[in-house]
Amino acid sequence: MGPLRLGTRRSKLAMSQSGKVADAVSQVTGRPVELVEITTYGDTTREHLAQIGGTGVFVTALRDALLRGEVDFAVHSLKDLPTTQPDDLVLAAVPRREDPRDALVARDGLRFTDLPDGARVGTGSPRRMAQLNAYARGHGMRIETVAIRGNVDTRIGYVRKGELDAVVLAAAGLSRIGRIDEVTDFLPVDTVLPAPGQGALAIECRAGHTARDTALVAALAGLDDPFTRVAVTAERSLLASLEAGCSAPVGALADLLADGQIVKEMRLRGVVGTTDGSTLVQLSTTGPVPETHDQAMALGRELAAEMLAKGAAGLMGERAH
Ligand SMILES: NCc1[nH]cc(CCC(=O)O)c1CC(=O)O
Repeated sequence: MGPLRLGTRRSKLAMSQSGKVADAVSQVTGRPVELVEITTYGDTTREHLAQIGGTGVFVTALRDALLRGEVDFAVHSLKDLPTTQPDDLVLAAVPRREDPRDALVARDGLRFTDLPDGARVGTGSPRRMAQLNAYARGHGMRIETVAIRGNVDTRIGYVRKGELDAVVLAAAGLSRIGRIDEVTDFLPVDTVLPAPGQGALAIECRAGHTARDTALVAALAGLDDPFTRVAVTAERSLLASLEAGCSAPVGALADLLADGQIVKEMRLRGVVGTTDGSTLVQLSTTGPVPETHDQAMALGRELAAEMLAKGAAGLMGERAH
């Protein structure tokens, strides 16, 4: 048997997370892993992600390579993964999630609440814009959110060149490419709820039509973190039930409420809002930790129904398809 082939995007972030997963997969399978670089539409288009709909732009080419048998598995940032799962593919593992928070990289070491009047804050994400603007409105701050995109180097470059006062990025992404030291403020999730699945990875492979595929799915299960899996399942169920894509202004986070060492319950929080921050629908539900996929899905659906009853649908504007 030759090496396992891991399909990956070429970006620094993708190469770094694929490299780490490759090492872990080598360990659990005892086989060498070879990286196969694949270019996706999201890597080549210059359009804003909110305009192209977001859903799947980084993922489709990797999935096609899997289905054609050119690679054996792929690693995705879970938050980039559409909520619909193709029949012939399976999420074989969701490893333990890293820090799910968004982080600020600002000039002069500034924290978010210390940004000066009129500060220009770059982000391409309607979810971040909605929540940053809502916080500013509620706290007598005046900021201007500026739509940007590009890879992490490009985004931080806007601050280093003095074009923006700050940019907001996922802490996990900065950590994976070795730039976590440049963060000047970790945004509390009470201020900015992260994207569903943020900070988590997904390892996807063919759904086991051959003995080799089945063996790989079974081996990769060793890298799955059951709590992360349940949490992101609830978060993504909320997103799907709101009929929103990854470019919609939807935040969601599931976490455990513990009493000392004893895990008591799981809390799921969700938010949706207008990008100007004038309206936010933010709700939370707490219940027993889901024990099955279906229970986690139900939790997300229930919270989505409550958010829709409070007018969430009207806040999402253009729906991603
Ligand atoms: N949309 C791009 C993207 N997809 C995953 C991450 C970061 C890593 C993660 O959230 O797991 C990023 C960059 C960012 O949002 O700053």
